[in-house]
Amino acid sequence: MNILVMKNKEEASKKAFDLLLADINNGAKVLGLATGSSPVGLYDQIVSSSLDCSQLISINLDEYVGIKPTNPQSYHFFMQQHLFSQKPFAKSFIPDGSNLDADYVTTRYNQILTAHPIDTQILGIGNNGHIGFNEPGTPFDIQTHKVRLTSATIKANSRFFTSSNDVPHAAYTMGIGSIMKAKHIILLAFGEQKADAIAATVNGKITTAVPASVLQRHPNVTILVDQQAAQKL
Ligand SMILES: N[C@@H]1[C@@H](O)[C@H](O)[C@@H](COP(=O)(O)O)O[C@@H]1O
Repeated sequence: MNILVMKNKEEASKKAFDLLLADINNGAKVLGLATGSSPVGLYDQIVSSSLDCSQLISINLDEYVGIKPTNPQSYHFFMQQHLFSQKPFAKSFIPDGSNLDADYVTTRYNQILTAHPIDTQILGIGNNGHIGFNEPGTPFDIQTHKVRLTSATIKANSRFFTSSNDVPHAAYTMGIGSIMKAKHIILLAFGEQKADAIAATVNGKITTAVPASVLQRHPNVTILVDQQAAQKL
């Protein structure tokens, strides 16, 4: 694991952009993308750059179940707003949260991942160490699946909704096994509320209780944190 403690979120986002650009210049074509507040600075960097995304493919980590792509809280809407409306990709995949047929959605997404192996995966991390929506206890080898969100995650994500009652209770997510297949993983974490999860990810034992700890087994991971998220390292 390559841990880079940056001065602040902006510096970390610039560094993430440089690393991503280096991967693209080295032939990366398929980007695994994340939602949440952590990658927003990176998407801003992409939008304000001259990078042409029209030959790239993007595959998002996850989506809430039971909300339409037009819902402003959906990850479809988020990606459109922060990146795709300004930098269209050749193809962009996000799990179809409006389809309640979990077998169909997850099987289809696994086929997409097999057809387009991810070169560089962008990740955030939940306060409880989740990656994508792989909550504590999720087996490390799982592929795309439907999850029930923990009350901690519903509470954490309620900041994007009018109230926690509006947060969906389930999501489709790429599995930990799918994430681990990416050639390079760039994880972004900012703020002191991420300090415990980052310490457990980097220095803790590898355990399903902290899903991100599995990244210790990956040969090419870059973790970009600000001083606050790094304070327990
Ligand atoms: N499914 C997403 C994760 O992919 C993300 O990493 C996490 C952290 O979000 P934030 O970056 O806003 O702290 O939130 C959600 O649960």
